[in-house]
Order: sequence, then structure tokens, then C-alpha cells
Amino acid sequence: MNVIKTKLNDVLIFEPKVFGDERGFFMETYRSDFFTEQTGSLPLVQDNHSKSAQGILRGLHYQLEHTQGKLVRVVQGSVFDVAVDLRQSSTTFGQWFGIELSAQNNRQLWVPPGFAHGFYVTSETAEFVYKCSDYYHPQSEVAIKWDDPSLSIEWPLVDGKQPNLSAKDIAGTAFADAPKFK
Ligand SMILES: Cc1cn([C@H]2C[C@H](O)[C@@H](COP(=O)(O)OP(=O)(O)O[C@H]3O[C@@H](C)C(=O)[C@@H](O)[C@H]3O)O2)c(=O)[nH]c1=O
Repeated sequence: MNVIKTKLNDVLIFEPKVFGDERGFFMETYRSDFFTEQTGSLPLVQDNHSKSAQGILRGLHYQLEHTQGKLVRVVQGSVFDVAVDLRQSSTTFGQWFGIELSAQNNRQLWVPPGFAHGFYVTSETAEFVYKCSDYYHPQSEVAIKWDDPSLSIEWPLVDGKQPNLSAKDIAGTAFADAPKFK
């Protein structure tokens, strides 16, 4: 597994070693010992899987309590995945990082606790799979507006069309008003 630092503190890209042969391929996608050594996070406790059509944007989400770190990847299709640093003590507070994750590049992104996370589907459909460091706690969920002008996230919108959002995400909070971490 290759590990690459990003411009945001503690956000890491993981590139699994892929063993291709005449049958197809094999890769290890998560090892708890290696993951903990690289991130300092404890083993991950919840696995999630979602499918979305092109143009769907989910985010930017986080939980204020039971704050989750997320190890995210795409098993079908491609997305533009974004992390926003909400930790006021961090030198990269308020900054965003975006990366293409796809079933072709096999890349995984580690979005640590203290970040908002979202993704936009660029392929016809995409299946998104992720592991979380804490359990779902809907009472403490927050959604920040995907297009908050103070974040200026450069989403690669297909044909320049507005993305499709859930009602919760349409009603998202402005970055300035969203609760932050220490
Ligand atoms: C996230 C989640 C949702 N659900 C349920 C609640 C709801 O009925 C349905 C869909 O939930 P949502 O609309 O919140 O799903 P979604 O918009 O896909 O939410 C996810 O977005 C990405 C960007 C993240 O980072 C995730 O942490 C999570 O917030 O699934 C669970 O049962 N467990 C979970 O862990």
C-alpha cells in the first residue's frame, strides 16, 4: 500500500498494490495494523456502501459528536471527493482538498475526524464504499453547503449543470455558521 500526503494536514491518499493476472485482479483494501500505524486512528467500526447516479452530490457532511474519520473509495464508476478541514487548531483550517476516486485508480482517501466530507458523481453511476471510525449518530449530523462561496470548491460539474442534492443538503448550513472543532 502506497501512502501519499496531501496539502491538508492528516488527509492521506492510500494506493493499494494491485495483483493482476489472467483471472482479473486482487488487492488488499484495508489492514487495521497498517492503517493505525499510518493514521494514528483506531480500527474502523462501521462500513457503508451507497450508489448514486451522475450529477448527484452528497455532502458536505460531518458529525459533531461521535465524530467520524472515513476511509473512502469507489468500487464502480468515478467521483470527485472532497474533504474540508474544520479543526480550528489546524494550519489548514478552512481549506479543501479534492481528488478523483474511481474503480480504475483504486485510490482511497483518509478523511480524519474533524473534517467535512462530500462527493460528486462524474460517471453514469458510482458505488461508494467507506469505513468509519465511529458509528452513525444522526442527532449530531451537520451538512455544510456544497457551494459555500467562502470555500470556493472547484467541483468538476458535468456539462456545467447544477448537482442533484438531498433535501438535507439543499438546506445545508453556511461554512461560517457551521460548528467547528477545536
Ligand atoms: C450515513 C448513514 C445513513 N443512514 C440512513 C439514513 C437515511 O435514511 C439514509 C440516507 O442517509 P443520508 O442521506 O445521510 O446519506 P448520505 O447523503 O449518503 O450521507 C453520507 O454522505 C457522505 C458524503 C458522508 O460523508 C457520509 O458520512 C454520510 O453522511 O441512510 C444510516 O442508516 N446509516 C448511516 O451511517
